[in-house]
Amino acid sequence: MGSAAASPPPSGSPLPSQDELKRVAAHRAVEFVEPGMTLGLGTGSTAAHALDRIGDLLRAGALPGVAGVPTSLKTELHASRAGIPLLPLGGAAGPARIHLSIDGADEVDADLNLVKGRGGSLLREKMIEGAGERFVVIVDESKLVPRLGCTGAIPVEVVPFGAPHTLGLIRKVFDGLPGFSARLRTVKKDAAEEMFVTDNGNYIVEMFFEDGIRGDLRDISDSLLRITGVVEHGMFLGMATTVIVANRDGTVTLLHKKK
Ligand SMILES: O=C[C@H](O)[C@H](O)[C@H](O)COP(=O)(O)O
Repeated sequence: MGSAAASPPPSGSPLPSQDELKRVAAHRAVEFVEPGMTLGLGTGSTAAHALDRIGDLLRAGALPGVAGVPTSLKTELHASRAGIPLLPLGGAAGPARIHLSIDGADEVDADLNLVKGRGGSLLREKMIEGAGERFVVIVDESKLVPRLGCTGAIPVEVVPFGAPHTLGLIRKVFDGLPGFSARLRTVKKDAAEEMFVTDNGNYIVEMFFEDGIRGDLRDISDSLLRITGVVEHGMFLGMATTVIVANRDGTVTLLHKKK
């Protein structure tokens, strides 16, 4: 990957909070937005800063003709409150092109492969970001990892019908991989545990790899997608064109996909 770093803030200034870093990365990404563009609108706490910034610029008249395709119901609500005109993906009302998508990530490796979807939005994100011409990822430094799966689960969206059976198939396929385990994601509601349900009405299987994935990511992706009952997974391989990293020292680094 290629990279470019901005200069640090004056010495003596206090270190920015993680949320401030997310905002810095998001605002830098919005600098790529031009009038008339259709955007893929990401989901999560980092992407939320981009939505607010785009909304502010639209209201100020600085981004005429900009519209967005939201990657989740949450983003749809946030973006419409921010005044961003929304479009569906495809169909007569959908845009002819998605020029640029901006979204956060849970992990980014040295080849700009990502883990996304720990918030549960991976399917719509992958559909929209995969359909776009450029995909700019916005993260704070804590998201950079030596191997995918180092800091948490690889989420896998599965159909609810027979979900325990699909979980069993996933376990069978990956049992040989070092430190592997898997479970269905649940959420606490009142005193009870319930299945986590995505915007698409599906469940999530969480795959864990102690110390991250040491196998071939493409092979793992192909094996997962061959399992009947699996809809999509949260490894976004080779999709990011640029990753904007807000560093703890206040600098910003741009990492570009190798041509
Ligand atoms: O499902 C959630 C999305 O993939 C998010 O983009 C990802 O989880 C990163 O979220 P955040 O910016 O809140 O860390």
